[in-house]
Amino acid sequence: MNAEFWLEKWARNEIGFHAQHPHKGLVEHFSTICAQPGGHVFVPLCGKTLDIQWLLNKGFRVTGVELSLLAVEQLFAELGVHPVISPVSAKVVMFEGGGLKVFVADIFSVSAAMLGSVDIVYDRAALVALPQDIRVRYAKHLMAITRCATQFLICVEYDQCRLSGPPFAVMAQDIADYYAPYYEITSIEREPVERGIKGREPGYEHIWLLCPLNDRAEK
Ligand SMILES: C[S@@+](CC[C@H](N)C(=O)[O-])C[C@H]1O[C@@H](n2cnc3c(N)ncnc32)[C@H](O)[C@@H]1O
Repeated sequence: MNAEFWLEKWARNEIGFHAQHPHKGLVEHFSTICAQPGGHVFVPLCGKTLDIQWLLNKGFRVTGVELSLLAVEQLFAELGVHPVISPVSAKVVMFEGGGLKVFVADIFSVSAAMLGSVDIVYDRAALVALPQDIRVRYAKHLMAITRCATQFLICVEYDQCRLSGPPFAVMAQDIADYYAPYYEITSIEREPVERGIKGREPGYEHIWLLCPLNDRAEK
């Protein structure tokens, strides 16, 4: 999945991953687990998810990263916020307004210094959007730029042999491979996906909480 793949998806409005309501797991569990009003939530690969609006309404500060300029323009328009737009580096432009910052960039061009201190990562449809080889790199980069912040992670599980991603199946063992040396990993909820993955293949949505094992440090 290269950048072109995603930019074309947005250009053609083929955004089946975009939900019309905030994620049920976010609404049910996030405030209990992450009860830190005013805390800073990082949403990698954010698209224009309504989860951001929900987080802002709950009083969190939110920073997202998204490749597609179109997605970010739509996100701010749908929030009714006129962003201030400023270049951050040769490869990163920042949209800012209404308690929300979004870097229009490849996540691998975003640094810890750009993000500042992060309290919690909300990863829905980000890790699972990436193929296996990039996932390993993404997991390491995410830990580095958030200094191993706690993660609220939503993955999908299904038989990868029967369907190609995205979304890719990310199983419990994969999460252990990426994160177990650095986090205590707790399963919060695992539920069958209504109508199946891509409307065809039976699968589960699995919500995980990742709490850093040691003092947070760059990986
Ligand atoms: C499956 S969508 C999920 C969007 C959002 N998290 C949601 O729940 O609706 C993945 C998003 O990640 C963006 N994306 C893919 N690769 C990226 C990268 N390397 N850096 C930043 N954004 C990326 C895509 O443009 C797309 O909007």
